[in-house]
Amino acid sequence: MKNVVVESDLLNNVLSNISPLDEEAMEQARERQDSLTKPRGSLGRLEELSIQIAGIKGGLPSIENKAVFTMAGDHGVVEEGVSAYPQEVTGQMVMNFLNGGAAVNVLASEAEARSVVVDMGIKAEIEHPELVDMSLGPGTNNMVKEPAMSREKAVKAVESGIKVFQEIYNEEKIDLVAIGDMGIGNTTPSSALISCFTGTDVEDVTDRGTGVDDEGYNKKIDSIKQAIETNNPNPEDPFDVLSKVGGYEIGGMAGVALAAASKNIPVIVDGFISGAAALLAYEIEPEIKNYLIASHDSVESGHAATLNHIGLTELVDFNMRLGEGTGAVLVMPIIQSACSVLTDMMTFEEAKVSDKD
Ligand SMILES: O=C(O)c1ccc[n+]([C@@H]2O[C@H](COP(=O)([O-])O)[C@@H](O)[C@H]2O)c1
Ligand SMILES: Cc1cc2nc[nH]c2cc1C
Repeated sequence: MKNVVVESDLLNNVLSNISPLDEEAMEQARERQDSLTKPRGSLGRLEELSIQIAGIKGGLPSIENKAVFTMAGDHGVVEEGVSAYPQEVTGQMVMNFLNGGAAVNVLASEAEARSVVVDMGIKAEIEHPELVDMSLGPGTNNMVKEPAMSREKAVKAVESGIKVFQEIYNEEKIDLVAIGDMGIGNTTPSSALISCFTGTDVEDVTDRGTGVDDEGYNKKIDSIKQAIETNNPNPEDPFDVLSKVGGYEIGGMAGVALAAASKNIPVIVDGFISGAAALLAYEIEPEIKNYLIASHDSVESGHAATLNHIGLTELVDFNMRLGEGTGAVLVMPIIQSACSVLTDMMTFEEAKVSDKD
């Protein structure tokens, strides 16, 4: 762990349970892959994934229950004109998730994954029996003028993600987790976080989000630079960065990821915003890297800085930039296939196929 002072027993307990991968299980999986009826290495990334997941789970992996956690929050910085869409879309899309009408619902249904929708701090008040209410307030503060949230709330955001995960996990064991986001304006704090943690110039990690025009794009760059200058986040202190230039749903997703890793569950990262959350989790506890699977290469150009910094390579590049967890649930069947190949294929000996000398 880095030199992070964490003011939370819940979080410290989770962090202490994120262990290195099981090397013996990985070696067994590697040996088994090499004994299966195919030229060695011919299933490429599928083989690597199966070995990683064997290491996470400590044995031959089987994946049955899957869940996508879509964490939503609003952002004070939208008043600077940094998004192409109005703020009320956050709450409206959350209702859409709850009513089953959004892209993430359709893709989660294809993947047979449970969809968990969490209010981490939406501006609108939403009532729905399926909505998990972890609201930390009606959106963050405008980070251009003041810290996005207090340090206390930053810790609470991550704790809330942990609590949501643990509650769902206690209801029904989960084998594979995806993190996704919803929040108009949230590419702005994501770029700020990524710039701080990776040391990359703001321009190089800032793109068009939902599709801002040139004027909005320039405002976005200025706002991020100003927010970093005004608040002076300390990159060595992940909670300082989250509190000054982050978002509630970003902290929440980091909490889900850390809690899942502590239960030996692989975590699929979606796009740019969930990437920023994965980066935050990595800054809190670098060991989480081995539990992460990058689903796709978001169109948002700064995503590459996140993946490079953590050391992840995406599985697919589908020109997507939606969020919600869509890219992550899309690759669930690929991950499941990787595990099935390892467990269900026959060996050369069993199938009576001649191996090379
Ligand atoms: O996941 C991505 O790569 C991604 C890239 C661009 C935009 N989004 C989604 O669009 C919203 C944020 O965009 P913006 O322009 O309002 O900052 C938010 O709801 C995200 O889920 C998502
Ligand atoms: C309609 C819409 C749906 C979204 N899903 C995730 N971010 C989004 C942003 C908008 C604008």
